[in-house]
Amino acid sequence: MKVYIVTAKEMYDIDNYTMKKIGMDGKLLMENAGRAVSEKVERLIEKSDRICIFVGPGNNGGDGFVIARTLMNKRYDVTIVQVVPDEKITGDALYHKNVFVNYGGSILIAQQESEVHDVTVNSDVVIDAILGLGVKGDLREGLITAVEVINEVANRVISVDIPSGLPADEGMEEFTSVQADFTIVIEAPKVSAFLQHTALYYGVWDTVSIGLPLIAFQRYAKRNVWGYEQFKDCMPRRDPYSHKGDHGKGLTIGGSATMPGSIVMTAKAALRAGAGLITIGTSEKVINRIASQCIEATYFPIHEQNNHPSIPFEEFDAITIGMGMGRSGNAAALVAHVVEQTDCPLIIDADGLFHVKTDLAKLKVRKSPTIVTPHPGEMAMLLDISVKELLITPFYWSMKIAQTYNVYVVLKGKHTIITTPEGIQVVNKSGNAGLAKGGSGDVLAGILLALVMQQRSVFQALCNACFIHGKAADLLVEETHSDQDLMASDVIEGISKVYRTLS
Ligand SMILES: NC(=O)C1=CN([C@@H]2O[C@H](COP(=O)(O)OP(=O)(O)OC[C@H]3O[C@@H](n4cnc5c(N)ncnc54)[C@H](O)[C@@H]3O)[C@@H](O)[C@H]2O)[C@H](O)CC1
Ligand SMILES: [K+]
Repeated sequence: MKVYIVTAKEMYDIDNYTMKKIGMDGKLLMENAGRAVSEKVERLIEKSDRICIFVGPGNNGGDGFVIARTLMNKRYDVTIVQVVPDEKITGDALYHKNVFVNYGGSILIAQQESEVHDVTVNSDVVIDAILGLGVKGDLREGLITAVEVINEVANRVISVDIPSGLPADEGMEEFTSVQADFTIVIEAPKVSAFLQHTALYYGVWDTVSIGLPLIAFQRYAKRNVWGYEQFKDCMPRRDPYSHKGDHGKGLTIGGSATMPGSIVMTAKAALRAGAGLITIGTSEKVINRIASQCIEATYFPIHEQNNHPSIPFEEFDAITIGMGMGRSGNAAALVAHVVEQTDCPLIIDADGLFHVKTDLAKLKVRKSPTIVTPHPGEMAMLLDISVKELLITPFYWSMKIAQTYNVYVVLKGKHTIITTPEGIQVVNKSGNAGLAKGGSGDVLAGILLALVMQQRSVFQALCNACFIHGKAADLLVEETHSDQDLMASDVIEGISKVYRTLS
């Protein structure tokens, strides 16, 4: 199933559509939410656990009342702690509060620190339904006390939808949030589940369905997760009658006297990922040294002073440029030459990005797809912003580069974000910390090259390439390696493990 990623606004739009156009009542959605969350909670707790459910002023609190009633009805030991005065609970939440009370449930209205502290330390599990999508600005008194006490003394915390206080969207640097052990996300993960500075607040997360219609997600949600299902569905299978020419003839330009290895890894990864033929265009000084490391490739020597080499670009189906090529003036001129003279998909990585920075507008006029594959440091360099600024708002900045320069952007990281020039965004699901090592990006560039040559849709090729790269690392870490010892060259071998899952 497609997992959508939503902003707060998109989720409210989906909600409104469901209520107004489809005709499902808000109280019913809240009932569904509370029931679905309770079911998940039951799998995480023991029957003997003392449960305390913190509820706040909005509909997230309303979910809390439904959860309390559902669990109480199953003979769990449940206490509701309401952290706002009675008059703050209104609408659907008030309806479910009254139902809970009519069921015989009791409510502790606790706003003093000592009361909140006592009830929290005397519970085995805290269910956090203080705030959800609707959080705005700094937490007001009462709520902030509850959040701080929960973070200090709670044994286990399960948040409903979002850890309370955490913004759903990107762009917020300062906030006070519950630190959850587990978050039960309603319907679709929010953008903040994929940002470096906010993702950890969720702990482990899982989604529950509350009956919102797929058609509403298709209409309003703009992003989704790319996982095994998507990879399996659209990864092209090899035709038994195919020949090497059918799988693309790729050129990879890079490497230099001091960095000869990266281009080899790119070439090997491309061949392992299925490319038909790979030519390495590199410094004539290093060819003899590296040729024995990738005997399947052919080589095109580039004299280091010659930035207009007579490479027959028209013979290639796709090109990568940049890995290990260094930052000399000649390398810069070579990158500019390739950007201008080639008319096939071009993947620009590493030092290639450094060089295109001087004239990004050139990318805009290319007729064939251009793909930039920066890590956060390179992306910040392209944008003239700090890495911190980038990481707080990576979806926005990816979109900005993609649309301004008419390029595909692969922003690499724990949650790699792939953006098309038309503004479609996907987050790759695979990968682990073992990939945080030198050479990892070179391997990805090779897989990207191979897949761009084999899939009609550049977007799907990029998504599948990122998935394969991460999944290879995941399978290696599960089976034979750890995220400590994994090396980029291992990942090349791991590609086979990923492909074998398809057979
Ligand atoms: N389709 C769905 O996803 C459904 C979601 N449900 C749940 O409802 C919440 C969103 O509800 P909403 O009422 O819009 O927001 P909150 O619960 O977060 O509460 C807003 C509430 O809080 C006050 N507030 C906002 N910021 C602050 C602050 N800084 N300090 C203090 N108080 C603050 C604000 O004034 C409002 O009164 C969603 O997350 C789901 O859990 C539905 O139950 C079912 C459908
Ligand atoms: K919450």
